[in-house]
Amino acid sequence: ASLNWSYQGSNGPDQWHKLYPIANGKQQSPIDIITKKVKKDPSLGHLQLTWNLSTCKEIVNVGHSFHVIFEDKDNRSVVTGGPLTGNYRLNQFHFHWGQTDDYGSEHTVDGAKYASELHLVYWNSDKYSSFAEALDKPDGLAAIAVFLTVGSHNEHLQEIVKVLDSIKTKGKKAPFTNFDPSTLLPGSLEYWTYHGSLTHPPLLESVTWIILKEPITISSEQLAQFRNITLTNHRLPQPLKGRQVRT
Ligand SMILES: CN(C)c1nnc([C@H](N)S(N)(=O)=O)s1
Ligand SMILES: [Zn+2]
Repeated sequence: ASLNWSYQGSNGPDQWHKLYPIANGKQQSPIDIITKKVKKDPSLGHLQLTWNLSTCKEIVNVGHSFHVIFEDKDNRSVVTGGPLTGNYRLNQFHFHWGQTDDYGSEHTVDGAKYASELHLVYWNSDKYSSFAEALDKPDGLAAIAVFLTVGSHNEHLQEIVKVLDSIKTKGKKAPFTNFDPSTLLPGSLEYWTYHGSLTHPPLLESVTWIILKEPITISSEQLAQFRNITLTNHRLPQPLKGRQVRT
């Protein structure tokens, strides 16, 4: 079935509320992070990330983006610590970008837009038995966001860019094994965290967002390759509605 929503035209983000009323909810994502309003919370610990390269399986063109899919039948690639209680298992990662290099991230920082944003999507495997079960629970999902700033060629990202030509049409998938997602993380795991939602339909308010402060780089040429999948796929920042961002 064709998607009933898109990022441009008559089914674009401003229309999503018609089919998904939660689009106007109280805990929507992304948001603009106003750094002077962020609250230091000493009870927040460090992020603890574990990776097992055997969990990386394939890369899929989902129409509005591409997803790198992980086998999540056990706790081999997980995140714990930080704002989280218990273990969250890696399900997939993907990116968001815009039509030009001037914008494309979903979260912004003091109004500043990055060129792109990586999302690693995890689910609470201590409490739920599958991603699908966790999808609509307030403590169901966690997402680590990494900003991408335009600069030098990123050799690790090139591993992904070079297979995009083999999944040019929606629904196409290609094997993508032994990739190490930790190569896409910056040197520092310092983060901001808040409670929000999936950033496209079904827009469920089930995500503990963990946004790394330090960006990684992507070259303009690599970003242009993302646009061969789709021109743009980022939602604009949503009202904070009284939420507190912590660090
Ligand atoms: C159901 N899944 C896997 C997702 N639903 N929305 C997703 C968005 N891309 S995000 N940005 O992770 O909320 S990912
Ligand atoms: Zn995303």
